[in-house]
Amino acid sequence: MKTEDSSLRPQGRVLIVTAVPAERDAIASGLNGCAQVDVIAGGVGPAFAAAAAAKALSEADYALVVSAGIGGGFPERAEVGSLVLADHMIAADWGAETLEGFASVDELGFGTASFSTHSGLTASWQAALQNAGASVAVGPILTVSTATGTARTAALLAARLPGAAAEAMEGCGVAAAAQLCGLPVMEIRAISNRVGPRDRESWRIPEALERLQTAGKTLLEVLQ
Ligand SMILES: O=C(O)c1cccc(C(=O)CC[C@H]2O[C@@H](n3cnc4c(=O)[nH]cnc43)[C@H](O)[C@@H]2O)c1
Repeated sequence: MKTEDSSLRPQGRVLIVTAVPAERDAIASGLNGCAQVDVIAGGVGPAFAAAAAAKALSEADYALVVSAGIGGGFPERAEVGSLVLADHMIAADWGAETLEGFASVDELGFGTASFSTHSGLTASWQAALQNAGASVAVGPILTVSTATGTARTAALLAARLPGAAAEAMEGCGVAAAAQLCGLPVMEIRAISNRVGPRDRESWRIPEALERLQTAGKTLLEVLQ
């Protein structure tokens, strides 16, 4: 596997994988037609995200892979309307329940449920977002196959994975595809809702999509 480089190769292409077309279009509008970046909507959940990323990576040469979209923010860590960049992407439900509690695939010896992100580019992107006036945190982003819908599950996740900033449903699928291709990975989430009791009516999707547009605009600055 390639080791992390603190900067992108000048000609390196970037693949961004979102779940749905609305997220793809928001990021793409910020990127303003930048030929260095391809944005695809791969579907909802880690399986479709991994399959879509693997297909795209088999069709062209890329230097970096990014999982992007809206997400839930953990209270006190990421407020609705803010952005979160991942320092780690953690598959919160890849493992087994045991009588003593949850055991991750790492603990079971079946691989890994935690992926490190490109630290240099994450720091540069955070700085560019802050310069653009966005509120942005850096921390672990969880990938779940079932979106959290109760305060109990939110509390269990926060206790098991201290510092978790956000959750979404695709990141680790994209990270697995990137890892198999030896490529660095990143994740960014625009927070549309709190992780906790499900209240779909309260999700601030248009605001989150606006933040994703800012994410696209500032990525352009980072790449140039
Ligand atoms: O209805 C719309 O207009 C619309 C526009 C953009 C995105 C959506 C989605 O529903 C995307 C589903 C996507 O959202 C992520 N997500 C958001 N909040 C959470 C959460 O609290 N827990 C887990 N995932 C969340 C997730 O990655 C889904 O793929 C609708």
